[in-house]
Amino acid sequence: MDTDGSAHNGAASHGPARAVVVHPSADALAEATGARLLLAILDAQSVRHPVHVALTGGTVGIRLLERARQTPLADAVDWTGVHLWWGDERFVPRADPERNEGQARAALIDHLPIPAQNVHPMAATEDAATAEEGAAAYAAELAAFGSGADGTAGAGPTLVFDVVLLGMGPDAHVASLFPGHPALGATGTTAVAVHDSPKPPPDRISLTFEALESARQVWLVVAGAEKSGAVRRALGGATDVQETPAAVVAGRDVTLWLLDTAAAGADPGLV
Ligand SMILES: O=C1O[C@H](COP(=O)(O)O)[C@@H](O)[C@H](O)[C@H]1O
Repeated sequence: MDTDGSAHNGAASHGPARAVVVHPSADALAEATGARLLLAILDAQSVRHPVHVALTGGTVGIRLLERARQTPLADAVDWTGVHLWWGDERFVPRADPERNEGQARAALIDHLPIPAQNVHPMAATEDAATAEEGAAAYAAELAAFGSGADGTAGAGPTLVFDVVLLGMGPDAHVASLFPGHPALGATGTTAVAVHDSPKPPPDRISLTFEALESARQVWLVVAGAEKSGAVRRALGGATDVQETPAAVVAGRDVTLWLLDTAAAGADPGLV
């Protein structure tokens, strides 16, 4: 694994389509994105099986799952054909309320008719001695569901997510890829251990940019005025991954920025 930060320095590579959608409030953002997620899964199920989605933690990331649960569209999805993954996780005991997994289970997953083997949490401290061991196990699990260059299932390291959901911090971090952190430069792997995270808890596991960008669609779901500066930088053409990680993450087909008005700030191009 290379951690020299070279993978995303230089020009930002956006997917073929980048769109920004601004919602009037954080609640409206969560409600619309919950419905959007279910529709995206339904659309994908009409052409592919199975469908792979990476979830995010964070305030709006969990709220949108609660909203998804409340829409009748949730009953239209064939959950036996959906696999749920995570973009990042806190490396803490499984029962720790900070775990993205536990929050997502309570908000949505525990209420779905989804087979247990379709849910792919990252390691908790009960499962792995170190975050490195947990990251390696997650990379192996992703590879088992991936396709090789010839498209043969299970033949290679790349799992193509249908949708990756990402929150963003006020510092422009996505997943657990923080500005200036060595994990930003991780290449040749799909999951990386993160230590000394500037946001507690310090030990985490994150998908790498390589894994995130294997997605057909990447959605950045962002609410709150405290994030408007990072949004402005990311959408204003920032290219330095070390300063603005969110600026460089992109889906293969679509990159969607889903904002509330507070996160969009006063940018006349957005509101
Ligand atoms: O640390 C994290 O933070 C971000 C954003 O969280 P928020 O509460 O500010 O919305 C989240 O996307 C990420 O999954 C999480 O681990």
